[in-house]
Amino acid sequence: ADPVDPNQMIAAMEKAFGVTPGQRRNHTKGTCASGEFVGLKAGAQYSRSALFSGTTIPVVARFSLGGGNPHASDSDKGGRGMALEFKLGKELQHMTMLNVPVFGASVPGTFYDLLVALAPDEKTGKPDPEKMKLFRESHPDFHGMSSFIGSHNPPANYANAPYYSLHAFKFVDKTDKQTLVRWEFQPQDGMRPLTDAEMNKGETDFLENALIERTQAGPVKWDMFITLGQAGDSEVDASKPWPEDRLKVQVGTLALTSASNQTNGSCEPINFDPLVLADGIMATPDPVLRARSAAYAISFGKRLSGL
Ligand code: HEM
Repeated sequence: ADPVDPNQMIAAMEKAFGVTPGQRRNHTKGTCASGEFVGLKAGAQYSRSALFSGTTIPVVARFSLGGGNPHASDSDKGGRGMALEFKLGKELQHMTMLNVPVFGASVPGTFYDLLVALAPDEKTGKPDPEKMKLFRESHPDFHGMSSFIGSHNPPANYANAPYYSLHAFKFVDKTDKQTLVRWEFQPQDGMRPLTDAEMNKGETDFLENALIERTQAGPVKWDMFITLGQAGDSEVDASKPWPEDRLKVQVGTLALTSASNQTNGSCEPINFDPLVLADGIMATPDPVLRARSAAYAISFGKRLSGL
Protein backbone atom coordinates (compact mmCIF):
# COMPACT_ATOMS: atom_id res chain seq x y z
CA ALA A 1 0.00 0.00 0.00
CA ASP A 2 1.50 3.32 -1.06
CA PRO A 3 1.25 6.15 -0.07
CA VAL A 4 0.68 5.07 3.54
CA ASP A 5 -1.51 7.04 5.90
CA PRO A 6 0.70 7.99 8.89
CA ASN A 7 -1.92 6.81 11.40
CA GLN A 8 -1.99 3.42 9.70
CA MET A 9 1.80 3.36 9.77
CA ILE A 10 1.88 3.94 13.53
CA ALA A 11 -0.95 1.43 14.09
CA ALA A 12 1.07 -1.20 12.19
CA MET A 13 4.17 -0.26 14.19
CA GLU A 14 2.28 -0.67 17.46
CA LYS A 15 1.08 -4.13 16.39
CA ALA A 16 4.58 -5.19 15.31
CA PHE A 17 6.57 -3.77 18.21
CA GLY A 18 4.04 -3.34 21.03
CA VAL A 19 3.51 -0.14 22.99
CA THR A 20 5.42 1.20 25.97
CA PRO A 21 3.17 3.99 27.29
CA GLY A 22 4.83 7.40 27.26
CA GLN A 23 7.72 6.16 25.10
CA ARG A 24 8.74 6.33 21.46
CA ARG A 25 6.92 3.90 19.14
CA ASN A 26 10.24 3.03 17.47
CA HIS A 27 13.83 3.25 18.72
CA THR A 28 12.34 3.03 22.21
CA LYS A 29 15.55 2.00 23.98
CA GLY A 30 18.00 4.85 23.96
CA THR A 31 20.58 7.02 25.67
CA CYS A 32 21.00 10.80 25.77
CA ALA A 33 24.26 12.64 25.12
CA SER A 34 25.38 16.20 24.56
CA GLY A 35 28.30 18.14 23.21
CA GLU A 36 29.14 20.39 20.31
CA PHE A 37 29.79 20.57 16.59
CA VAL A 38 32.30 22.70 14.71
CA GLY A 39 31.90 23.03 10.94
CA LEU A 40 34.65 23.51 8.39
CA LYS A 41 34.99 26.07 5.58
CA ALA A 42 34.75 23.19 3.12
CA GLY A 43 31.14 22.76 4.23
CA ALA A 44 30.38 26.47 3.77
CA GLN A 45 31.41 26.06 0.14
CA TYR A 46 28.31 23.91 -0.42
CA SER A 47 25.89 25.12 2.28
CA ARG A 48 25.19 28.51 3.81
CA SER A 49 23.89 26.76 6.97
CA ALA A 50 25.10 28.27 10.24
CA LEU A 51 26.40 24.73 10.87
CA PHE A 52 29.46 25.60 8.79
CA SER A 53 30.12 29.08 10.20
CA GLY A 54 33.05 27.74 12.22
CA THR A 55 31.48 28.70 15.54
CA THR A 56 30.89 26.08 18.22
CA ILE A 57 27.33 24.76 18.01
CA PRO A 58 25.59 23.06 20.98
CA VAL A 59 24.22 19.60 20.19
CA VAL A 60 21.80 17.27 21.98
CA ALA A 61 22.11 13.66 20.82
CA ARG A 62 20.18 10.44 21.28
CA PHE A 63 21.53 6.97 20.56
CA SER A 64 19.10 4.10 20.19
CA LEU A 65 18.30 0.53 19.18
CA GLY A 66 15.88 0.15 16.29
CA GLY A 67 12.46 -1.31 17.14
CA GLY A 68 9.94 -0.75 19.88
CA ASN A 69 11.21 -3.13 22.56
CA PRO A 70 12.47 -1.10 25.54
CA HIS A 71 14.35 -4.21 26.75
CA ALA A 72 15.92 -5.13 23.40
CA SER A 73 19.35 -6.73 23.74
CA ASP A 74 22.43 -4.67 22.89
CA SER A 75 23.98 -7.95 21.64
CA ASP A 76 21.34 -8.50 18.95
CA LYS A 77 21.88 -7.62 15.32
CA GLY A 78 19.83 -4.65 14.17
CA GLY A 79 20.01 -0.93 13.48
CA ARG A 80 21.57 1.52 15.91
CA GLY A 81 20.51 5.18 15.66
CA MET A 82 22.20 8.48 16.27
CA ALA A 83 19.87 11.50 16.29
CA LEU A 84 21.28 15.01 16.59
CA GLU A 85 19.68 18.37 17.35
CA PHE A 86 21.95 21.33 16.56
CA LYS A 87 21.06 24.66 18.18
CA LEU A 88 21.80 27.34 15.58
CA GLY A 89 20.71 30.53 17.33
CA LYS A 90 16.97 30.77 16.59
CA GLU A 91 17.02 27.82 14.20
CA LEU A 92 17.27 24.09 14.79
CA GLN A 93 18.83 21.47 12.54
CA HIS A 94 18.09 17.77 12.97
CA MET A 95 19.98 14.74 11.62
CA THR A 96 18.37 11.38 12.44
CA MET A 97 20.66 8.62 11.23
CA LEU A 98 21.35 4.88 11.31
CA ASN A 99 24.58 2.85 11.40
CA VAL A 100 23.76 1.19 8.06
CA PRO A 101 24.74 2.63 4.66
CA VAL A 102 21.49 1.66 2.88
CA PHE A 103 17.87 1.75 4.08
CA GLY A 104 15.48 -1.18 3.71
CA ALA A 105 12.68 0.60 1.86
CA SER A 106 12.61 2.67 -1.31
CA VAL A 107 9.03 3.75 -0.54
CA PRO A 108 6.99 3.98 2.70
CA GLY A 109 4.83 1.04 1.57
CA THR A 110 7.77 -1.35 1.93
CA PHE A 111 8.32 -0.26 5.54
CA TYR A 112 4.58 -0.62 6.20
CA ASP A 113 4.49 -4.10 4.66
CA LEU A 114 7.49 -5.06 6.81
CA LEU A 115 5.67 -3.95 9.97
CA VAL A 116 2.59 -5.96 8.92
CA ALA A 117 4.77 -9.03 8.27
CA LEU A 118 6.44 -8.62 11.70
CA ALA A 119 3.18 -8.48 13.67
CA PRO A 120 3.06 -11.43 16.10
CA ASP A 121 0.74 -14.24 15.06
CA GLU A 122 -2.28 -14.57 17.37
CA LYS A 123 -1.63 -18.27 18.01
CA THR A 124 2.15 -18.36 18.45
CA GLY A 125 2.80 -14.83 19.75
CA LYS A 126 5.64 -14.67 17.22
CA PRO A 127 5.95 -13.28 13.68
CA ASP A 128 4.80 -15.81 11.08
CA PRO A 129 7.94 -16.93 9.15
CA GLU A 130 5.82 -17.53 6.06
CA LYS A 131 4.65 -13.88 6.02
CA MET A 132 8.24 -12.70 6.40
CA LYS A 133 9.30 -14.96 3.52
CA LEU A 134 6.56 -13.55 1.29
CA PHE A 135 7.56 -10.02 2.31
CA ARG A 136 11.20 -10.64 1.36
CA GLU A 137 10.24 -12.19 -1.96
CA SER A 138 8.02 -9.27 -2.92
CA HIS A 139 10.31 -6.43 -1.71
CA PRO A 140 13.79 -6.49 -3.25
CA ASP A 141 14.38 -2.96 -1.88
CA PHE A 142 14.59 -4.54 1.62
CA HIS A 143 17.50 -6.83 0.74
CA GLY A 144 20.42 -4.35 0.87
CA MET A 145 19.83 -3.31 4.47
CA SER A 146 18.81 -6.77 5.58
CA SER A 147 21.96 -8.42 4.20
CA PHE A 148 24.15 -5.62 5.60
CA ILE A 149 22.70 -6.10 9.09
CA GLY A 150 22.90 -9.89 8.77
CA SER A 151 26.60 -9.78 7.85
CA HIS A 152 27.76 -7.16 10.40
CA ASN A 153 27.94 -7.62 14.16
CA PRO A 154 26.55 -4.68 16.14
CA PRO A 155 28.94 -2.18 17.79
CA ALA A 156 30.48 -2.72 21.24
CA ASN A 157 29.98 0.98 21.95
CA TYR A 158 27.79 3.61 20.26
CA ALA A 159 31.08 5.54 19.97
CA ASN A 160 32.50 2.85 17.67
CA ALA A 161 30.00 3.08 14.83
CA PRO A 162 29.49 5.31 11.79
CA TYR A 163 26.08 6.86 11.17
CA TYR A 164 24.53 7.68 7.79
CA SER A 165 21.89 10.15 6.58
CA LEU A 166 20.77 7.49 4.13
CA HIS A 167 18.46 9.94 2.37
CA ALA A 168 19.94 12.46 -0.03
CA PHE A 169 19.53 16.14 0.88
CA LYS A 170 20.32 19.35 -0.95
CA PHE A 171 22.97 21.70 0.34
CA VAL A 172 22.23 25.31 -0.71
CA ASP A 173 25.05 27.86 -0.88
CA LYS A 174 25.03 31.67 -0.61
CA THR A 175 24.16 32.04 -4.33
CA ASP A 176 21.27 29.52 -4.03
CA LYS A 177 23.28 26.89 -5.86
CA GLN A 178 22.12 23.40 -4.85
CA THR A 179 24.33 20.36 -4.39
CA LEU A 180 22.94 16.86 -3.93
CA VAL A 181 24.61 15.21 -0.91
CA ARG A 182 24.38 12.32 1.51
CA TRP A 183 26.19 12.69 4.81
CA GLU A 184 27.85 10.39 7.31
CA PHE A 185 29.58 10.62 10.69
CA GLN A 186 32.76 8.51 10.99
CA PRO A 187 33.97 7.66 14.51
CA GLN A 188 37.46 8.93 15.40
CA ASP A 189 37.60 5.99 17.85
CA GLY A 190 37.24 3.64 14.87
CA MET A 191 34.79 0.81 14.35
CA ARG A 192 34.58 -1.91 16.97
CA PRO A 193 31.95 -4.56 16.26
CA LEU A 194 31.24 -7.15 18.95
CA THR A 195 33.12 -10.39 18.30
CA ASP A 196 31.00 -13.51 17.77
CA ALA A 197 32.07 -14.67 21.25
CA GLU A 198 30.96 -11.36 22.78
CA MET A 199 27.64 -11.58 20.94
CA ASN A 200 27.10 -15.13 22.13
CA LYS A 201 27.47 -14.01 25.74
CA GLY A 202 24.18 -12.24 25.08
CA GLU A 203 24.67 -9.33 27.47
CA THR A 204 21.60 -7.15 27.13
CA ASP A 205 22.58 -3.74 28.53
CA PHE A 206 26.08 -2.43 28.00
CA LEU A 207 25.80 0.29 25.37
CA GLU A 208 24.60 3.02 27.70
CA ASN A 209 27.30 2.53 30.35
CA ALA A 210 29.99 2.09 27.72
CA LEU A 211 29.09 5.47 26.23
CA ILE A 212 28.87 7.19 29.63
CA GLU A 213 32.31 5.82 30.56
CA ARG A 214 33.77 6.78 27.19
CA THR A 215 32.61 10.40 27.53
CA GLN A 216 34.01 10.54 31.07
CA ALA A 217 37.45 9.69 29.63
CA GLY A 218 37.28 12.67 27.22
CA PRO A 219 35.26 13.99 24.27
CA VAL A 220 34.14 11.30 21.84
CA LYS A 221 34.35 12.51 18.25
CA TRP A 222 32.98 11.82 14.81
CA ASP A 223 34.07 13.51 11.59
CA MET A 224 31.19 14.55 9.37
CA PHE A 225 31.58 13.95 5.63
CA ILE A 226 29.34 14.77 2.70
CA THR A 227 29.34 12.63 -0.43
CA LEU A 228 28.69 14.69 -3.55
CA GLY A 229 26.02 13.22 -5.79
CA GLN A 230 26.38 13.25 -9.56
CA ALA A 231 23.82 13.31 -12.35
CA GLY A 232 21.93 10.03 -12.29
CA ASP A 233 22.55 9.31 -8.57
CA SER A 234 19.21 8.63 -6.92
CA GLU A 235 17.87 11.51 -4.88
CA VAL A 236 14.68 9.69 -3.94
CA ASP A 237 15.78 6.20 -2.93
CA ALA A 238 17.80 5.52 0.22
CA SER A 239 17.85 1.79 -0.54
CA LYS A 240 20.19 2.45 -3.48
CA PRO A 241 23.84 3.15 -2.65
CA TRP A 242 25.69 5.65 -4.83
CA PRO A 243 28.79 4.50 -6.75
CA GLU A 244 31.86 4.07 -4.50
CA ASP A 245 33.98 6.63 -6.38
CA ARG A 246 31.92 9.71 -5.44
CA LEU A 247 33.90 12.54 -3.86
CA LYS A 248 33.73 12.74 -0.05
CA VAL A 249 34.46 16.03 1.68
CA GLN A 250 34.98 16.48 5.41
CA VAL A 251 32.72 19.30 6.62
CA GLY A 252 32.97 19.25 10.42
CA THR A 253 33.53 17.39 13.67
CA LEU A 254 31.08 16.37 16.39
CA ALA A 255 32.40 16.07 19.95
CA LEU A 256 30.15 14.58 22.64
CA THR A 257 31.23 15.34 26.19
CA SER A 258 28.58 13.67 28.36
CA ALA A 259 25.95 10.93 28.22
CA SER A 260 23.12 9.83 30.49
CA ASN A 261 20.11 7.59 30.85
CA GLN A 262 17.23 8.93 28.77
CA THR A 263 14.77 9.16 31.66
CA ASN A 264 14.45 12.90 32.30
CA GLY A 265 17.48 13.33 30.02
CA SER A 266 18.00 16.23 27.63
CA CYS A 267 17.04 14.15 24.58
CA GLU A 268 13.88 12.57 25.98
CA PRO A 269 11.40 15.35 25.10
CA ILE A 270 12.81 15.91 21.59
CA ASN A 271 11.01 14.74 18.46
CA PHE A 272 13.99 14.10 16.16
CA ASP A 273 11.90 14.77 13.05
CA PRO A 274 14.38 14.57 10.14
CA LEU A 275 12.57 17.39 8.30
CA VAL A 276 13.58 20.00 10.90
CA LEU A 277 16.09 21.69 8.60
CA ALA A 278 17.75 25.07 8.98
CA ASP A 279 18.40 27.46 6.10
CA GLY A 280 21.09 25.98 3.83
CA ILE A 281 19.90 22.34 3.84
CA MET A 282 16.81 21.22 1.92
CA ALA A 283 14.84 17.99 1.77
CA THR A 284 14.71 15.95 -1.44
CA PRO A 285 11.38 14.50 -2.62
CA ASP A 286 12.45 11.06 -1.26
CA PRO A 287 9.02 9.65 -0.28
CA VAL A 288 10.41 7.83 2.76
CA LEU A 289 12.02 11.01 4.10
CA ARG A 290 8.75 12.88 3.49
CA ALA A 291 6.69 10.16 5.21
CA ARG A 292 8.81 10.09 8.35
CA SER A 293 7.77 13.51 9.62
CA ALA A 294 4.06 12.80 10.13
CA ALA A 295 4.74 9.37 11.68
CA TYR A 296 7.22 10.87 14.17
CA ALA A 297 4.69 13.59 15.06
CA ILE A 298 2.01 11.00 15.87
CA SER A 299 4.44 8.97 17.98
CA PHE A 300 5.58 12.16 19.72
CA GLY A 301 2.02 13.33 20.41
CA LYS A 302 1.08 9.95 21.87
CA ARG A 303 4.07 9.67 24.15
CA LEU A 304 3.66 13.25 25.41
CA SER A 305 0.08 12.36 26.36
CA GLY A 306 1.32 9.31 28.27
CA LEU A 307 -0.16 6.91 25.70
C1 HEM B 1 8.82 5.28 6.59
C2 HEM B 1 9.92 5.05 7.27
C3 HEM B 1 10.06 5.33 8.75
C4 HEM B 1 9.11 5.43 9.73
C5 HEM B 1 7.60 5.28 9.60
C6 HEM B 1 9.80 5.72 10.97
C7 HEM B 1 9.19 5.90 12.19
C8 HEM B 1 9.79 6.27 13.37
C9 HEM B 1 9.11 6.65 14.59
C10 HEM B 1 7.61 6.67 14.78
C11 HEM B 1 10.07 6.97 15.51
C12 HEM B 1 9.83 7.45 16.95
C13 HEM B 1 9.66 8.97 16.95
C14 HEM B 1 9.42 9.61 18.32
O1 HEM B 1 8.49 9.20 19.06
O2 HEM B 1 10.17 10.55 18.68
C15 HEM B 1 11.34 6.79 14.87
C16 HEM B 1 12.55 7.00 15.47
C17 HEM B 1 13.76 6.94 14.81
N1 HEM B 1 13.97 6.66 13.46
FE1 HEM B 1 12.57 6.26 12.10
N2 HEM B 1 11.14 5.79 10.73
C18 HEM B 1 11.34 5.57 9.38
C19 HEM B 1 12.54 5.60 8.72
C20 HEM B 1 13.75 5.90 9.28
C21 HEM B 1 14.98 6.08 8.55
C22 HEM B 1 15.14 6.04 7.03
C23 HEM B 1 15.94 6.36 9.49
C24 HEM B 1 17.39 6.69 9.29
C25 HEM B 1 17.83 7.45 8.31
C26 HEM B 1 15.31 6.34 10.80
C27 HEM B 1 15.94 6.55 12.00
C28 HEM B 1 15.32 6.72 13.22
C29 HEM B 1 16.02 7.02 14.45
C30 HEM B 1 17.53 7.18 14.64
C31 HEM B 1 15.04 7.17 15.44
C32 HEM B 1 15.25 7.52 16.91
C33 HEM B 1 15.13 9.03 17.06
C34 HEM B 1 15.30 9.43 18.50
O3 HEM B 1 16.34 9.07 19.09
O4 HEM B 1 14.39 10.08 19.06
N3 HEM B 1 13.98 6.08 10.63
N4 HEM B 1 11.15 6.36 13.58
